[in-house]
Amino acid sequence: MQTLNLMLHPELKNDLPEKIIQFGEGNFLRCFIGWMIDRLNKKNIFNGRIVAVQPTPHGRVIGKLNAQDGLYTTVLRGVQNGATVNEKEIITSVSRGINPYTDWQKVLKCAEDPAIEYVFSNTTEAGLSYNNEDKAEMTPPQSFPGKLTLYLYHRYRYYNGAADKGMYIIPCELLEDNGILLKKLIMKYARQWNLPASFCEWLNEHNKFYNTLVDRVVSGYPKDEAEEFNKELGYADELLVCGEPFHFFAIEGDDCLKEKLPLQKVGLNVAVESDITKYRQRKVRLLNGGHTANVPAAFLAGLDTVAEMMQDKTAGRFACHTIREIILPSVDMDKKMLEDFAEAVIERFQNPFIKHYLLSILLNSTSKFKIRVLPSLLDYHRKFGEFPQELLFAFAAYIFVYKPVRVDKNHLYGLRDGIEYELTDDEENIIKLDAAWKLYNGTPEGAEATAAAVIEDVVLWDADLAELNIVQSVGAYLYRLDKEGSRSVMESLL
Ligand SMILES: NC(=O)c1ccc[n+]([C@@H]2O[C@H](COP(=O)([O-])OP(=O)(O)OC[C@H]3O[C@@H](n4cnc5c(N)ncnc54)[C@H](O)[C@@H]3O)[C@@H](O)[C@H]2O)c1
Ligand SMILES: O=P(O)(O)OC[C@@H](O)[C@@H](O)[C@H](O)[C@H](O)CO
Repeated sequence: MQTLNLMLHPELKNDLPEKIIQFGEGNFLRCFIGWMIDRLNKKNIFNGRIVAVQPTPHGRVIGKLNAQDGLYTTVLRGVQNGATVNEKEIITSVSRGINPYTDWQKVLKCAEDPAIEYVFSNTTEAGLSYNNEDKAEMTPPQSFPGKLTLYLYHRYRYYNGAADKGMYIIPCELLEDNGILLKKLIMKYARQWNLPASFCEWLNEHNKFYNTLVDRVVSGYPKDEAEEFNKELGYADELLVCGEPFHFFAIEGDDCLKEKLPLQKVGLNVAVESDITKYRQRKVRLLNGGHTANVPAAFLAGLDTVAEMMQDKTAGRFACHTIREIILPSVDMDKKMLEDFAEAVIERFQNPFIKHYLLSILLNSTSKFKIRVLPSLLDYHRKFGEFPQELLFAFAAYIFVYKPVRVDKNHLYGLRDGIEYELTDDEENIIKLDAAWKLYNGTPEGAEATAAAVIEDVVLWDADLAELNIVQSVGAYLYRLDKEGSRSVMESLL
């Protein structure tokens, strides 16, 4: 089978100028930003391409991307407004990839290109952070903000701080106020590295940092179906990426960006508004919270993907009930907007074509529970004067998946039906969960001690949860999870 590249498909060649530098080359960016820019180009609107930079030394995408001349296939499958969508497309919006660890000068050369005005990124939440060991002399610094600081500093020097050479910087990491955060990190590097004050002024006055919220379920390379895809497409594509048709991109911005990057003009579901808080809140609480509140219990019940969870008589009903009846009413926002979004989320979770593995959603569950579920538990109590049993159970199910048979640094190994599974989380969190489980001796009192050790840890939750008096209830669910199993407890709550 031949590999996808321009030799195989010479008609796909284009010479559009590079206009975007993108830090990240992962599945999500390829199926979201790459796909959107491709949409614009195909309508003759933006007419520019993306240079993708690998964010860490361990990348495996850039080599493949260049071997495929920047081409890759997106497969969008699902049910939208009652109709089945199955869209396969070759994306031609990426010109090339750069490994900055071997070709840092090529990255800096992009900073000299006046046509490259946009920065996009998605380096996971972990990537949008400060690294004390980064130095201005490194080629390149380890962190993404460190790399971007040197990139912008090079542009600033090359153009002598020209006002019209600032950049539009649009990070897509799923963190609140990601644009503001990225700017702060760059400013911190500039100070730490003693870069001139005039550079900071140029950054402030002539560069725009945008806060964003991205939404599309992207399941990545379809390893179980690769053979079938190759046959159907007539080529092998190691970068093929599967996702759902639904997409939503909220950018906290102004009309200037709408005009420069007219994503809405080609029918993309994009909102450029002065405040995107409501979009973020509804997504984090209902969709991401809908995952994090339900996935541990479904996983413990023996299920493996979100679609399986939704199809399951007990877990599916429990997930819908938790989203509609517990999470939704806890959020203070326009009810109709929330209801429409909740129904859309349920339909998206039911997508039979997407294999979204519960284990991949379980990655870093501690911080996800804190940000995505805990606010619903607290707000529900504030509004209705009681804690919802479903979320107390979800708290217990999160603790229960961390019941270790062994741990190894940031990995914890649990046992389900006699088979080991692996969870990844911050090493400090793993140490705490491991220590908490050492208190469990198979009794209700032991389960309560385990629950107390987790719930009353102020550092884990950035809050003192001891005063809520939920330890007894969560401990009781923990005990029942051990003795009865997840399915039985879910059924009793329905
Ligand atoms: N897949 C989805 O459905 C989806 C949807 C919306 C948002 N996201 C977010 O996108 C992120 C990436 O998801 P993906 O599916 O593209 O995964 P992926 O594994 O395909 O890509 C991960 C990317 O992040 C980079 N990265 C990983 N750790 C890093 C670190 N410590 N510092 C810098 N860069 C780092 C990798 O090099 C790679 O470019 C996730 O954090 C997720 O929250 C994913
Ligand atoms: O990607 P994560 O690991 O941050 O969270 C898991 C899912 O909740 C997430 O991937 C959603 O499917 C996605 O955020 C939808 O836009």
